[in-house]
Amino acid sequence: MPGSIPPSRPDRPLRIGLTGGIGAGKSTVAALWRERGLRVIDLDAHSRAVLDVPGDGVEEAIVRFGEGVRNPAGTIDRAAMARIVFADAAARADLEQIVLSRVDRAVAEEEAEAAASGERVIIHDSPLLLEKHGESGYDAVVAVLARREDRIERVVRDRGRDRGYVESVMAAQATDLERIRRADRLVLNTADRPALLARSGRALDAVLEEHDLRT
Ligand SMILES: CC(C)(COP(=O)(O)OP(=O)(O)OC[C@H]1O[C@@H](n2cnc3c(N)ncnc32)[C@H](O)[C@@H]1O)[C@@H](O)C(=O)NCCC(=O)NCCS
Ligand SMILES: Nc1ncnc2c1ncn2[C@@H]1O[C@H](COP(=O)(O)OP(=O)(O)OP(=O)(O)O)[C@@H](O)[C@H]1O
Repeated sequence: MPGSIPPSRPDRPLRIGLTGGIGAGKSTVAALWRERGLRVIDLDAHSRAVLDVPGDGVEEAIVRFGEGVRNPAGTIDRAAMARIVFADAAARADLEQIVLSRVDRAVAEEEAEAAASGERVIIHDSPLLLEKHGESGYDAVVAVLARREDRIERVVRDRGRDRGYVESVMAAQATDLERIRRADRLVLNTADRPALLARSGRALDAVLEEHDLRT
């Protein structure tokens, strides 16, 4: 089933979910935690690999969405696809059906490899953790929150996308109230990068301490 993450068990490494809406700072926190030596699995990277590399995922998407979403390299034109799926929930569900089952398989493989190599803590950097996977598969969920206007401004500035694109993605994601309600810890990315480093470090320490682990 797309979007299913196996339950966390005592014989597995501690599984921490890191989530947040578009432009909130989740990937920045993931990079900081990786620098601390933790294994981070990037679900967005696995998702991109499905549509950016020629293969059966690309072909299935073309069958559903038509040749208009194929780019000259033979893979998927992400901007064209974004215009379709962030304006139409049924189309988005169809794309998720194609992409997320493959993402889940790749994540399970990466996690099994990490566990076999002795990792005691594994982070899932997962934008749709609350929307698709649910918090039950995690020992702890950490959500990164930032001001809506900062998020829009940063994505427009750093990724060359327009405000309409960012707002259409936001409308497809959980609200911050929902994140606050469901996450175990919050990281407020409401100041500069050094503050984000300190706050995300404290959140991680707290989760590890709660589970009797140190890095
Ligand atoms: C529609 C696509 C091609 C647009 O690509 P684009 O380069 O514009 O966006 P990118 O993938 O970098 O994501 C941008 C933002 O949108 C968010 N996002 C992506 N897919 C979704 C979705 N189905 N619902 C809500 N938000 C989404 C991401 O988390 C991120 O915050 C791409 O997002 C995609 O393939 N989405 C479907 C797969 C998916 O759900 N991936 C995310 C979870 S693993
Ligand atoms: N505190 C901050 N001050 C200034 N810029 C920041 C700060 N935090 C993050 N950024 C920048 O904002 C942009 C969005 O951050 P990031 O890529 O970490 O978000 P994200 O939550 O992973 O978003 P997405 O889900 O869309 O991938 C990046 O260009 C990042 O460098």
